[in-house]
Amino acid sequence: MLRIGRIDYANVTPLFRGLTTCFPCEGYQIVSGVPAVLNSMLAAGEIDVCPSSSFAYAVNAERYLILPELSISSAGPVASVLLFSRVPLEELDGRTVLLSAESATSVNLLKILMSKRFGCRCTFRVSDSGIVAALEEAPAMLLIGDAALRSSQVGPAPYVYDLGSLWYDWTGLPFVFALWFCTRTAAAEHRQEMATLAGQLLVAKEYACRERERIAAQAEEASWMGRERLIAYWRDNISYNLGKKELDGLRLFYAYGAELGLLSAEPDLVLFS
Ligand SMILES: C=C(O[C@@H]1C=C(C(=O)O)C=C[C@H]1O)C(=O)O
Repeated sequence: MLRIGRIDYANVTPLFRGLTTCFPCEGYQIVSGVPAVLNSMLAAGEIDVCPSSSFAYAVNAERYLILPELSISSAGPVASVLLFSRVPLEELDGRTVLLSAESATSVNLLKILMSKRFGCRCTFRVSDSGIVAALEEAPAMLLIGDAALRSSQVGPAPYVYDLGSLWYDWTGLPFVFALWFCTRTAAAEHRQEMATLAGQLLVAKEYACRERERIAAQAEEASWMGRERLIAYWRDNISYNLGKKELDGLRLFYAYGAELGLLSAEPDLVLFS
């Protein structure tokens, strides 16, 4: 049985709805968690495959394979990776910025942007605080996923920066927040099942784009986000594609990560096939 991680956020809901609607999934064990937890479970071999932090792929690339044509990315605003700040971004130089404990990619994207794009030297600290308490402790905090979506509805800070937009405006490239990747061990032991899943996910991706309204009508997230806003988020912000431009953006992220010493080296992008 394949053990599949599922990010606990609205960003993957259409894809998983596509998977479970289009295919019998009794042969799959689906385990939910935030990206940081899924990253650790995959590294420990406790799950076989999941959509998770593109940064986590790079840290242990020799142990993983990327499922083709899949990602969680954005070409412009992503809406769910947000820096909430009490002051304009340029004024964060020399200050402390709090970081979501759920992320691996976005925290490193923020470090790259602050250093290379804005020339700000910040102290970064991971925090579990809610956004209101966090902004009493520090001038800014990065949130991802549903916490970012929910906080943006409350409007806790005068300045809100979308990291997908900051990256796109700077580089002209999409940003790949998450990849689907599996352990090489699972790919070897369950080759046929993994190939079947990889194919099913491409069908699920088509379904996810075609049936957004139907999926939103049944989605729990509509209760707090509103159905129209949820549909707009899936349509206008989140992309599941991994084409040439996304791969160029991913390679550039890894190059900056290596340059700043956030990664020991730029990883090879090795696909499951
Ligand atoms: C677009 C998003 O990308 C996410 C960001 C991740 C990270 O920062 O490590 C990991 C998975 C994605 O869920 C989001 O959280 O909404």
